[in-house]
Amino acid sequence: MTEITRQHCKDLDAQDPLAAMRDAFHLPEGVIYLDGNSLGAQPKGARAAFDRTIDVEWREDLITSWGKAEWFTLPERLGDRLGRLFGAAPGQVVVCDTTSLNIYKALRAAMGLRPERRVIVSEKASFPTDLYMIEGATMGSDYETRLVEPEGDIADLIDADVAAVLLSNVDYRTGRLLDMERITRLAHEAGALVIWDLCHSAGVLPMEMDAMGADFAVGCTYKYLNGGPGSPAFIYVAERHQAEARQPLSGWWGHAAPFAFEAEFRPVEGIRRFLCGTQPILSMKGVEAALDVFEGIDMQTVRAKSVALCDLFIRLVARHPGCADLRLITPEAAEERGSQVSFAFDEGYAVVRAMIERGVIGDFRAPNVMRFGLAPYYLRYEDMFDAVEIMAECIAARPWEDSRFAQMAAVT
Ligand SMILES: Cc1ncc(COP(=O)(O)O)c(C=O)c1O
Ligand SMILES: Nc1ccccc1C(=O)C[C@H](N)C(=O)O
Repeated sequence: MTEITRQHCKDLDAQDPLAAMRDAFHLPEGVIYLDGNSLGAQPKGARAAFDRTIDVEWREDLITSWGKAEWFTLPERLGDRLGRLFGAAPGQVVVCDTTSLNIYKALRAAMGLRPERRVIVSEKASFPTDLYMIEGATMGSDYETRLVEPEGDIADLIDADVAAVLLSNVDYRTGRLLDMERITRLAHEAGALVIWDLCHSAGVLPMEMDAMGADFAVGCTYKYLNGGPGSPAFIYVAERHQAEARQPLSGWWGHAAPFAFEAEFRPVEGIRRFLCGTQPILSMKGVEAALDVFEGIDMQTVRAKSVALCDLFIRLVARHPGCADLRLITPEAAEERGSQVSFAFDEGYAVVRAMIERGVIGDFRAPNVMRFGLAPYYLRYEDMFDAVEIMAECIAARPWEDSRFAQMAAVT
């Protein structure tokens, strides 16, 4: 195997068309941040956006800002900008609530569009909140949930009884990427609707939701979109479903005339019917600042760098004798993975903790997964080289024998 040198990595950085994007982020000195799939780095524009909202819009303009600063329309204005990143034409996305809540809304809307069907299909390995929300959305009813096993084919579970299929296109543990077009087509052939959870792909993977004929999608904005801790999520509802689709969290922000204060709920036309109540404007401003960074950025260029970073990381680990005990669980083929690289290693938790102490921040997912989310906007090829060197040094130090790492933290 040919040697990959640090200089080779630096040469790649020198030719990187996205190199300037790194300047749009605060990156702490001495840190290599490989956890962009849990909480993205802070865009430099975030502080100015928050300051403006606090110092002017809130402090000076008070309630008038709902109109003057257009707070009221922020969910759909941000939604339209976000939609561009995954191939959704304007009028189909709102930024609001949490992914979990939006899953609930989408599920119930899909169930309502297929009232004669009683089956929800998902994956056993789904991020648990997706499964928990299916439980909640079907609570007290006669719905059946069919879960595909990790090695199974979702196609085998989809038939004429299925109302909705809820899937993450990128698996949060392994990074495996599903064939969204194929699954959407199969579901549609069976008359079912699909809800895509884009938490691990929005902002990093080029997608064509409209062209694919997608029905619903949800996702968060705090990972690869860099909106900040707990920044609001989003929901996409294809325009063709909007008139018929009803969601059960029928709060006044989804009403046709919220300031008429009518006693009965009448959903507004369009995507705003997927709103519930007043949105967290300060948090939304973090999303706005984050979307500014993506202005003029081509998602294909983002994907090309994401693939190259992941390839390099995988190759560096594979050739390093100090990493020989790690088992790659992310697909090696670029077209089968998102923007992360994961390894199974029984002592992975202690290694991840030791790496964090050395400034290389990844995370750990039970039972034994060391996970590295590679955000192409602020990571360099050089960082891949240094991270793998530090990882090998950490493994060599046998941190699992260190009592400091014996207890698992509340958030891993
Ligand atoms: C695939 C997936 N879905 C949903 C969530 C949870 O979303 P929220 O906490 O915003 O409800 C996450 C991560 O937090 C996730 O990775
Ligand atoms: N929202 C969080 C809050 C605290 C810690 C992690 C998260 C994550 O988002 C985890 C992520 N969903 C994951 O794929 O593991």
